[in-house]
Amino acid sequence: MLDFLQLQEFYRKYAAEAHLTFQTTVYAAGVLFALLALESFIRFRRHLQGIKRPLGASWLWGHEREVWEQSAGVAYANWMSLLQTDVFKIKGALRKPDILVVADPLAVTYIMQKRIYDYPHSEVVRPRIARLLGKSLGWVEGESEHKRMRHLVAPALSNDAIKKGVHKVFSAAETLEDNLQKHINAHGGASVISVCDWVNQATIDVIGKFGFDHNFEGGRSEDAQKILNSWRNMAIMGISERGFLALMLLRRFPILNYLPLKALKAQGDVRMNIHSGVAKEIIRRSQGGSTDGNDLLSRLINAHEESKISTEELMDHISMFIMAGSETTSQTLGYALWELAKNHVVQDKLRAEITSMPSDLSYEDIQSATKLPYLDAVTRETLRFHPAAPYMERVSLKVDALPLRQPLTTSTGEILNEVTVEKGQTIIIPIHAMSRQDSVWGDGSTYRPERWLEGLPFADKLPSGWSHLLAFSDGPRNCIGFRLAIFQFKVILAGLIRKFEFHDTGAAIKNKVTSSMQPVTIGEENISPRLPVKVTLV
Ligand code: HEM
Repeated sequence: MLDFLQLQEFYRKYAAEAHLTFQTTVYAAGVLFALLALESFIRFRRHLQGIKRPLGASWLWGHEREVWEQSAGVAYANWMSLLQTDVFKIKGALRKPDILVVADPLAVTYIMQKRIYDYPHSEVVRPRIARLLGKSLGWVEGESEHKRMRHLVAPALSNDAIKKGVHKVFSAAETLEDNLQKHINAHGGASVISVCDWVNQATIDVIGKFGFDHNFEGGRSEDAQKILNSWRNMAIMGISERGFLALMLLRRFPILNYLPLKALKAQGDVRMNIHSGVAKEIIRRSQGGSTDGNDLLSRLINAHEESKISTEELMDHISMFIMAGSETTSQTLGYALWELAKNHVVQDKLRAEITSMPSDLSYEDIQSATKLPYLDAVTRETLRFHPAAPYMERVSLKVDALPLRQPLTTSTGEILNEVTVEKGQTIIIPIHAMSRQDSVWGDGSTYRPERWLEGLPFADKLPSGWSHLLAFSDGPRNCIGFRLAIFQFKVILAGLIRKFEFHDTGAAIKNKVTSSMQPVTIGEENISPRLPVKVTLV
């Protein structure tokens, strides 16, 4: 009953914008719902037979409400340990067929490295990427089209390209340090800040300068603030009850992607703000200028001038790189500072290592695990403990058999060495839960950078992504910006730790998931996502 009332309330507020009466909509939805439930029953009734499923699914929301209500990754982690398996199924919301959860490292490596083009983003994820970031590299599907786009931009994010742009990263980091220092001085030497809201000024500045020769003025220009605010609004909408309802309805009825719902509009605002402001400005400035370089902007402008990409595509590439390049890195940095504020021993050890080195380090020094081993360990541990994408959702295009590292015991006692997936099967890869698994990492639910200095004797139990993590995904569709991400993470973190001390405020957080992780402070759920940390000068 409560579920129905929630739906009715949701309709009144949002679907009414589509000018349909409630009765007509309920009738149409009822018929559609019955047809879909029947279709799922016929098509999927024999799928995933014998694969274990946790108890306690709600009739309406399946297991998906529990996933959404818990902190990121927690529900999957609990089920993995309860069912004693890395592969299980959960009930989808609104009578959607069961979703397969795959945490077996061999199966994940097989999907990501060998068969990624047979497992595109799901029908709820892909339109969201298009709305939020644009129809660019993270959105495109199909091997040849994806490879074409990837080849277009890959040289601009290579080691050589980053080496050429190191000064842009250092300059963004220094601007952040100066602004923070002024802020602390103006607040009597100590201030509680929302760290993500500070570091995102630096990361948007980096991608502006590095990718597009655009000055976001330390992330404080009007256009930077507009973009960051629209992202924040989208995140607030995404983690709200309405965001959950919209997500479940969209997953079940993808056609709703084309209705003027407020939750969808908030996602489109980020991209539109970039298109109408900074993207136009970048394109205007680059016209007639020299574009013979190998940087991101030159490569995109040249492709546009050679009619290889349309103006709309060019704008979408700009919006994709500005957001994909800045938001994920700022979140990772924010969580690193959050962890360091709670772990003073780790923070002091990191500061000791950084201050023992000259401040004008080269690209190689910073990227090297031998020159700054503890900085490297903190980087890896943060990406393990707080992956910006807590899970991946994909759909199989074909019948397939996923090989398993760990044979699977079905509910009838049968032992399987592979799992058959049917065409249309939705698959969740629970990155966050996998990277904290105590059964693999021993103390996986503890933030402990030292583990990376001890080596990973159990690497064969892990997937094959960067550093045996899936934080940057894996295979042909892994994160194309991972080198830049790691470099700017280290530069910004090292600069901040050299000058500032970060202290715990006692706040507790819950990580909600929208397009990425959103830290909600417990007791302050109505305030926008933030990581409150007290900062003083060293
Ligand atoms: C710590 C920072 C970052 C993290 C954790 C991260 C994580 C990821 C992940 C998990 C994916 C795969 C998404 C999926 O398949 O659904 C991805 C893809 C992507 N990332 Fe990143 N990313 C980061 C930084 C960056 C940066 C700095 C850039 C650009 C400058 C970037 C650009 C992209 C693009 C364009 C894709 C799509 C690649 C493709 O589909 O071929 N990311 N990232």
